[in-house]
Amino acid sequence: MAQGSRSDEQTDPCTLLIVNDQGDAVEPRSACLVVIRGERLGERIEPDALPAVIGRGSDADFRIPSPSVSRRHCRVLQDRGTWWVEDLRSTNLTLVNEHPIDRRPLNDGDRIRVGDSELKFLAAGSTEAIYLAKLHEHVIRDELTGLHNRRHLMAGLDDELARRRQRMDSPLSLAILDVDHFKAINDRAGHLVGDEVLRQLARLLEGAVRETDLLARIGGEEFAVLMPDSGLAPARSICERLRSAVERAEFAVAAGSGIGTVTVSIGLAEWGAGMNEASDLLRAADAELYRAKREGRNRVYG
Ligand SMILES: Nc1nc2c(ncn2[C@@H]2O[C@H](COP(=O)(O)OP(=O)(O)OP(=O)(O)O)[C@@H](O)[C@H]2O)c(=O)[nH]1
Repeated sequence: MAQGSRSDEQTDPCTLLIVNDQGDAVEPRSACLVVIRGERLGERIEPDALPAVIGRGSDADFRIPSPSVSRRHCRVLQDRGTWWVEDLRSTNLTLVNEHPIDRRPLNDGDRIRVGDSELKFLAAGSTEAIYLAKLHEHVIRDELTGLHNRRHLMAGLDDELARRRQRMDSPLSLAILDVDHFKAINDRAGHLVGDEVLRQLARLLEGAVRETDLLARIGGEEFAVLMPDSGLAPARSICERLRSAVERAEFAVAAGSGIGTVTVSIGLAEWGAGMNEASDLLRAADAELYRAKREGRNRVYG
């Protein structure tokens, strides 16, 4: 091919590719809506989620849990390549660039106001979309391990619970893992070695959970795994596999650190009767973790 000519397969050499700490591309490949104000700041609605009803109700596809937002506030859809927004008779109206609308096509930079939240429409490859994607990665990641953080876990849990309120038949389990006697590791080997243990533990857990599970570091030496579509029995075998993998792992830390065998205690709970909100599930898993600690550590309870 002559120099300077292009084929359809060639990518634009000027395309800016942004990657996160794990090397995954976070560049949005197509147009999207990004929350720029209010609840769920930084989150986005992508074309594969369309059509999407935005609202406060549990049957909304993109939930904004604010009293200023109607249960089914507006809908975003795509029609022959164009994005549209239409109001669904919301109490506080849907505004685009501060003007109330019934139905309207979206152009790059348009701002949709839904109650006290605001979403911005960004065309494919816009510099702002790339910048916001990178920023959002920072907001949902734990700096030390690169895993998702507590904030992202809670958002994921809220989404899962919203889905379950519509179809109650699908199980959901949550495990909380806590490193045993981690203070002793820090005291004996130093804080930097402690940090390295947490990083290596994160990689180990990452390799051991399923792709559909949501793994997060939710505290100092505390991790969580959200397991959609898993009841207690399958979740328990996954946790047992994690516990045993940690116990058998050799952590590569400075010679002479003397950290010995690292173990984790795991508390597990399934979403069920008597639970109304995310904190109920967390509390149940935490109670099982406490029991696992009290009864000897390096075990799975729940
Ligand atoms: N190196 C390191 N240490 C941390 C980090 N976050 C919390 N810690 C330490 O983790 C330790 C947790 O100690 P404890 O809560 O007493 O629990 P533990 O020693 O693990 O004992 P059990 O949980 O009862 O088995 C504390 O010493 C914290 O300072 C971190 O990011 N890096």
